[in-house]
Amino acid sequence: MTIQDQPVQDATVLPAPVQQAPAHDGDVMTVRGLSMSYGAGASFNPILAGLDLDTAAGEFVAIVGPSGVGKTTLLRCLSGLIRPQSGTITVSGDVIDGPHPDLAVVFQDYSRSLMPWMTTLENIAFPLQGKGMGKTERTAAAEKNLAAVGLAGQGHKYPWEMSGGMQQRVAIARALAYEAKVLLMDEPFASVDAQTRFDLEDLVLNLQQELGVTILLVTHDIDEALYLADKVVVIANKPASVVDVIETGFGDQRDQLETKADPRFAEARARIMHRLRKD
Ligand SMILES: Nc1ncnc2c1ncn2[C@@H]1O[C@H](COP(=O)(O)OP(=O)(O)OP(=O)(O)O)[C@@H](O)[C@H]1O
Repeated sequence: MTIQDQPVQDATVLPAPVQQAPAHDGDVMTVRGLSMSYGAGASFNPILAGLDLDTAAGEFVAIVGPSGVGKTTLLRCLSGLIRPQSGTITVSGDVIDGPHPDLAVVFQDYSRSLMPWMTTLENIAFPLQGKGMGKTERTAAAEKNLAAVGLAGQGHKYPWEMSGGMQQRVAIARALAYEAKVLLMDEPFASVDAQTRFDLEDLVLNLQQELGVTILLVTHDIDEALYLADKVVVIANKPASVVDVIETGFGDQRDQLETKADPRFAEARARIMHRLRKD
């Protein structure tokens, strides 16, 4: 389910967790004791309870968990689109209680997040109006980021004239152009074919390493999480919380074949699968 699909509902308050870890220096985003549920009374549905998460500046964090565990719900809370019942989310030291200029979101469904009546360049430039940038500056930023995702000179095309992979590149360029400190990505590669998915993964990995942007990616794909992230956070149970955190340690030079053939990759995958089976 994508973020924009979901209507916000009222919910009952869950108790705050007893213990909360202190935030660390250098964290750009911290989550403490996050609890979120949908519905009330007979339809009360607790999703997240007492969830803590730390994301350091420049870190690539992947959040994995079984289908329906609450990954998208977590991302909606982090992006300020819904307010949790309890707990605190901070970005750059600010408590999140709505959309924040340091956050940009890339959704799975590019066909719904790009505006079909605008050209690619206009789609990327549009949100920059909110930053008070003039037209020339907006267009220059859009062109620069279109080139960064490998689509230089394609700005005149409409989204519907492009393949799914190209459209998702445009959505990524739009998020980058916004120069948010933290990019929140909800299953961004789930709607494209396998080869395009690998290409987009490598593109995002390279951009992240070049630009030093902090990324929080939600995915149900364990291999994708291990390949891309510095840190994989496993969430499980109902209501869900963090059950494991794995520092991947594969370094900057990753390769779709070699990294995935590394024995440490198989070991980490087995650990996550075991965690998910157990919980
Ligand atoms: N707006 C909503 N109102 C009521 N229930 C909701 C809403 N959004 C999600 N849910 C429920 O919350 C639970 C968690 O959904 P969520 O989409 O966050 O899980 P997910 O881990 O992202 O799932 P998937 O991997 O299948 O996309 C599900 O049971 C879902 O039906």
